[in-house]
Amino acid sequence: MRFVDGPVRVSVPATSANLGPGFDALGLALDLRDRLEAEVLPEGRAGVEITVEGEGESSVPLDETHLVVRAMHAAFDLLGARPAGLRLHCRNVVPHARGLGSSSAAIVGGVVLARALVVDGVALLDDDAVFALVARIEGHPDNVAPALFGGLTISGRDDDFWSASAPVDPRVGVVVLVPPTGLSTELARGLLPDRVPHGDAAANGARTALVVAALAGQPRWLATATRDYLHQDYREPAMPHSLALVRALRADGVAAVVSGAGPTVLAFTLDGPDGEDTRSLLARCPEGWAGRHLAVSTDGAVVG
Ligand SMILES: Nc1ncnc2c1ncn2[C@@H]1O[C@H](COP(=O)(O)OP(=O)(O)OP(=O)(O)O)[C@@H](O)[C@H]1O
Ligand SMILES: N[C@@H](CCO)C(=O)O
Repeated sequence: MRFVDGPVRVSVPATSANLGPGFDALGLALDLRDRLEAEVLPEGRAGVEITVEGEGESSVPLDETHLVVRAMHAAFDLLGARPAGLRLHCRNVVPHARGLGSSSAAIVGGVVLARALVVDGVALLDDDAVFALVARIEGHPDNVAPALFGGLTISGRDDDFWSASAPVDPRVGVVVLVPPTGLSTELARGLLPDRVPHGDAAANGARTALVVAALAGQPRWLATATRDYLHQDYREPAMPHSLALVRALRADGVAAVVSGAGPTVLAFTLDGPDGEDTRSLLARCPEGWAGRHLAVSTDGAVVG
């Protein structure tokens, strides 16, 4: 195995998981990208040299425990060898611990970077192998799948993780309303019950299928489709303001959900960044929160 000379660059999209009822299954890539650059250090220079600008610059570790580096090392181990020395530069815009897939972007970015640093890396580690690795590192597949493949993905796990892509009507975009403080996915998952009523599971099953049909070209169903019975209400104690906002928007007929494990609120919109619906959703952004329109990203992780 040989490493390429010089730096390689990868960009990876933010993602929103669940989309209401599709807990741990549905994921959508959004047009907001972390940009990573890495190179193998020349012989004689060992260890990792990490610089971070933007999100996480004052909080993420700058050693081998950095999530991107951990993912790179996992990929190098599969590919055959770790380089002695690595330089990594991260320009991060995906907010951390807000439900917009920052950890998946870091993991997918790291694995795809490592593969790009190896001569013939794609032949040694194809996209299916990358997906298996990133899903294993993240522990659930719903964010890593769209971060890797782009667009809308439906993912799950039997013995192995699997993921299928589904079409998205080009009119569909989202408004995200991002609170100033985060919530770790681990904490939000700890609030979920071991068992749920059969009726709730059945209601969610129908709506998960309806989300896929609505996003594919029947957006009039989005508000009905995005109602969730399996996770959002259970998580209310950790994000009461987000749940209150989701309920208020839904009462007005808006297809609003908690994005991922929260606390960001996501609402679907069809009229683009400057449309009236988008403007009225942005006007509902609470003080101190950050609101923005994002297009769906048809691309996942991109090298170059
Ligand atoms: N680019 C990054 N570089 C290094 N560490 C990161 C990066 N992005 C995320 N992390 C780590 O992952 C944590 C956030 O992961 P977490 O799973 O809690 O939330 P999320 O991925 O932003 O949201 P969600 O999974 O709900 O979409 C951060 O606090 C940080 O420790
Ligand atoms: N499906 C996951 C997404 C966040 O990583 C959850 O809701 O916990």
